[in-house]
Amino acid sequence: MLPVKQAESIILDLVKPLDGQLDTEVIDLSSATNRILASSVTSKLDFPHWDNSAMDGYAVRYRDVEFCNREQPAILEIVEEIPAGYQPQRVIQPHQAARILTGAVMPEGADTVVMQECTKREDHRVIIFEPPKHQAFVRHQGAFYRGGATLLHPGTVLTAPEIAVLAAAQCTQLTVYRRPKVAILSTGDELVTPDEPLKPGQIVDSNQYALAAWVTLAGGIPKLGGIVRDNPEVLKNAIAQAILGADIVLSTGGVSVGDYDYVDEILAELDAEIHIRSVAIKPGKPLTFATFPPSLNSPILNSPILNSPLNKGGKGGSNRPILYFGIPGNPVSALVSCWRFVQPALRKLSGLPQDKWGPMFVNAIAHHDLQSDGRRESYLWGQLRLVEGSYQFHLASGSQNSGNLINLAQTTGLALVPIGQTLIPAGQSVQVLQVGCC
Ligand SMILES: Nc1nc2c(c(=O)[nH]1)N[C@H]1C(S)=C(S)[C@@H](COP(=O)(O)OP(=O)(O)OC[C@H]3O[C@@H](n4cnc5c(N)ncnc54)[C@H](O)[C@@H]3O)O[C@H]1N2
Ligand code: MOO
Ligand SMILES: [Mg+2]
Repeated sequence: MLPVKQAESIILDLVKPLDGQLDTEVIDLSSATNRILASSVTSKLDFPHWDNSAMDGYAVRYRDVEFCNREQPAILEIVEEIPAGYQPQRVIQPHQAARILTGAVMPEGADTVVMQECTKREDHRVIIFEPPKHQAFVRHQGAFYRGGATLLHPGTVLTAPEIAVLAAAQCTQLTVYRRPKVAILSTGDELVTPDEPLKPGQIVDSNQYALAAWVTLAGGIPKLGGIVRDNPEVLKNAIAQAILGADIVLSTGGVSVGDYDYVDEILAELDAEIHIRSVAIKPGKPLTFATFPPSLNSPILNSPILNSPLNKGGKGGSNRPILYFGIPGNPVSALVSCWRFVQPALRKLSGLPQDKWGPMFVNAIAHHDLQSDGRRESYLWGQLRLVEGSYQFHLASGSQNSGNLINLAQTTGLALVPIGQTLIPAGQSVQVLQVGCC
């Protein structure tokens, strides 16, 4: 069994990120939420676009007001009113002022704004009783951003603030990484779909739906391969088909030591290179990780058993190894394997910078005693809660059994009990893997 950290490094080292030229698409800003920028974005615009007022008040020449006071106020003639969106027509001459509203363009000749609270208006005159700071409340053109500079860098995830910046900068067409394609297979003779009646001995294939949801939330495109029966030939074809056009293949079940656990041998028959067969993790021990050569030169993808577009002179595949995760069937093991191993791989593949790959651990205080048998690095599931500014980890109620899907609901953290440790007492600090929000 490989140590968890070593398994993680083996996997990440074999992930070749999407190509910033080939694996991109140009999309409209309106559909860019949660996408990842593949190239830098610049704008021709300066921010602010022009000198403008930060306050409702009067635009003045500093030298007309710099020595005013209660006894000798400055009295200026108001020559123009400038609301936001209006282009000033007058140049401010000595002893003149313009009424100006927040966001409005500063008139030529003026260099300072006096807030209206510090003035008294009398018809077309304004009386100023205390000197403002020089250039007070003026937002100068280009002070926030100079046109032509890099606005956003590749690898940036486009969430609300980034979308705001792009809209303001009139960047409406964006080059983003395409979303990774993740094929999902559930293996097992015992499986039925959620809408089929259960016969004795059967269970519902929950993994397919769980992994599809997880892939979607993680920014990938799930490609559902359905249920594959525990039959070597059937499984071989299903895996060969799943690889077509996929960046990652996730199969669940059939990777342990049972008589019908065929995944590893089928992968070997398909010339996959198997890098990991089991990991010292609980749950999730029998994880298999393999790679197929880039589809351009993969024997399986160019073999006659597949009506692969590749061997009909179809559009060339990628020049990147296809990642295969043979995930344990136990439903908790399946998701823990995704959260702990597949997620960093998918995030690296997606074009994110290294500090975003994860896994993301936080320090928390154990709210309950956390127990394990100490033989494998154990991940106990439960809720990560922010209490008065620090994290607490609350163990899910019910049994920490990798077949117990029921108390996995609402999991937001996996508490790590290291190998060799059998107890982290309540009140002690514990490393918690953040999950639930991809
Ligand atoms: N003698 C041993 N037996 C087992 C070992 C071992 O080391 N020695 N490993 C155990 C561990 S740990 C795990 S994890 C499981 C994983 O086994 P498989 O990956 O081969 O999974 P299956 O046998 O196919 O199924 C296990 C379990 O999960 C249920 N399952 C399977 N697929 C789904 C699905 N799509 N949705 C919901 N539930 C699913 C299946 O019914 C089984 O109950 O092996 C242990 N055994
Ligand atoms: O690896 Mo396990 O412990 O049943 O998931
Ligand atoms: Mg099995």
